[in-house]
This record gives sequence, structure tokens and C-alpha cells, in this order.
Amino acid sequence: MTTTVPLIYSFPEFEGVADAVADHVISAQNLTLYNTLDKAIVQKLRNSPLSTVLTEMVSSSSILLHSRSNSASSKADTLNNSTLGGPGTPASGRRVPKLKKKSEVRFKIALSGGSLIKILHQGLLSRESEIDWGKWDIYFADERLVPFDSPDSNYGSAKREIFDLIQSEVKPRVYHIDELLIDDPQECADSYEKILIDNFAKKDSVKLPMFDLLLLGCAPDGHIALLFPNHGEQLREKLAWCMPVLKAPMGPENRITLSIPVICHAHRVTFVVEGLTKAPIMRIIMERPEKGLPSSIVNEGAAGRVTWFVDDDALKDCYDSTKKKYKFLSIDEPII
Ligand SMILES: O=C(O)[C@H](O)[C@@H](O)[C@H](O)[C@H](O)COP(=O)(O)O
Repeated sequence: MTTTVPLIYSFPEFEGVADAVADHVISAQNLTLYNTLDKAIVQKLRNSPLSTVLTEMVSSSSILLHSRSNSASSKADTLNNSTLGGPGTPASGRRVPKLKKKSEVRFKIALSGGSLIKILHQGLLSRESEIDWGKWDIYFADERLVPFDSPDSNYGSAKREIFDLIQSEVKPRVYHIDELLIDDPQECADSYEKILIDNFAKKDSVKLPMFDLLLLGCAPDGHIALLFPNHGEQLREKLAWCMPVLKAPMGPENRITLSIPVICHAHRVTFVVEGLTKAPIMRIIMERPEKGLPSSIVNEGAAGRVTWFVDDDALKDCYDSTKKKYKFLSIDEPII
């Protein structure tokens, strides 16, 4: 197994997790769009007409923007204040050369369903002044094939609990499944995959889409997105980006999910897990990675880019020695 272990932020109570997850999401947004975690610089870049140019200058000259760095190096990778010496004036004092307009930098995030939607509702909506909704592309890591007005629809829940409540006039672009295809799981998965191909691989051929942030939960049975333990074929899928899931063990039978290679390819993969019902599965994930639960596969496959937000209840069954083995951080540490 890999020696790189995930970062784990743990909380005595679940209160506070929503804020911490919101910090994490906003930090990922800022690193993606502005290459910095410094709020003052972000503000300056957001208000500056040169923000696009500066961001692109940094992203084209610095491989650090999308580097798969750990928290320490991410922090160090921030855009230096001196880059902002004045409009059009980089640190060298020379004017910023006119750059050809490159395609706009966007923050590409994928969400799961379940309690995560409520956590984002609670954490993000009160922080809209820090969020550039207009630069967000929101996708779904999984979806249940039900009408959008069903309480089981992940898009429907996110729409009602987040998207419809956004105050800002500029809205995110939201990419959901085609509701007309909910009776045909394969067709629905293919059509969602086509959306991903159009958005991630239009100009350059890419092997896999690369999300800036993938937010996942983990169910008591160990499924993440809609990848279930012991569904070997699904877990071994190498080519498909998006797959149909038939006969899910509970809830709506037909669903679609992103595949393991897509999840592991993201810049950041973040799990949010809470509650006593998750304690037994968390113990297996943390203490028996060799069992190959879907989240253990991701801990390994995306090593160095995986973060967990958990409460003490969810970790109740883990031994103290296990907790020491992983990188547990207090919330004062940088959340990215
Ligand atoms: O649609 C789904 O079933 C999900 O997206 C799923 O992967 C979810 O994240 C877990 O079941 C955890 O859900 P909870 O956080 O609600 O326990």
C-alpha cells in the first residue's frame, strides 16, 4: 500500500463541519481561479479588470496552479503580493504584455448527494461574497435516475437547497443528467459522459476529465458516489468516465456514477462523513485498506490529494493507534 495517507480533519461534534467544508471549497476555488489562498489578493484580483490576464499569466507561467500539491506546498504556491505592483505592472516593473485571450479559467467541481447537499447549503450560502458563482461549473459525481422533483434526485435536491437560493445575479453553470433518459440507464450514462467529453476534452484529447474538486460522502455500506463494495466489475472499470448502476441495493434502483479513474484523477478528492452509523465502515476504511473498499481505492489512487472531514462519532470504532497513523489536523491548519 502507499505510504501517503489522507489528511483527516476531525471534529468533536458535527457542528463546524459545514463551515470547514465551505472553507475548503472556497480555498479550492481561490487556488484554481487566482492561484492564491490570500484573501486580500483574491479580492484585488476579483475587482481588477486585469484579473483574467493576471490569472492566466500565472497559470501559463506556473505549473503550480494545478500542481498536485499537498497542503504545505499549496500554501507556499500562493501568488506573490509583488505580482500586484499596480495595474498592468508585474513584480519586474514592466507592463503586462498584451496576452492573447485564452479560454476562461473555471472552477470545476462535482458533488455527490445525501447529507453533503445540506452541508453545502449550510456552509456556502452564507459566504456568497467569497464565491465567484459565475466561474463555477458544477457536475454530479452520481445521480439517481428519478424525476428532478423527486426528493431522491441529487440534482433536484441541490437545485432546491443550493442553486435556487443563490442571491448573486451571476449563476454557476450546472451540468445535470438528461431527465428524459431516466428510464434508460446506459443511455443516460452515455449522455452524461458526452457532456463531460464536450467540456473537458473538446479541444485537446484527454484521457480523463480533471475536476478541481470532487466532494463525496460515504454510506454505512461503504459506497461512494454510486460505486458499491464488492461490485468488482464496476470498481475495475478503466475506460468509461460515467457508468450506469443497475439494481442498487437500496433506494432508487437505477443510477449513474463517475468511475474510479475519473474520481482518482481529480485535483482534490474530499470525503465528508459523519455520525455513529458510519463508525463500523470508517474503521474498515482506516484500518483495513487491503479490503479494497471504494474509498480505500481512492485513498490509494489519489494519494496526496485526498482529504476527509469527519466527526468523532464516525471515528468512534477506530483505534487510537490508527488515528495516529493518519494525518489528523486541527482546524487551525490550512484547509486545502
Ligand atoms: O446518491 C447517493 O447515494 C450518494 O451520492 C452517495 O454516494 C452518498 O454520498 C452516500 O450515500 C452518503 O450519504 P450520506 O452523507 O447522506 O450518508
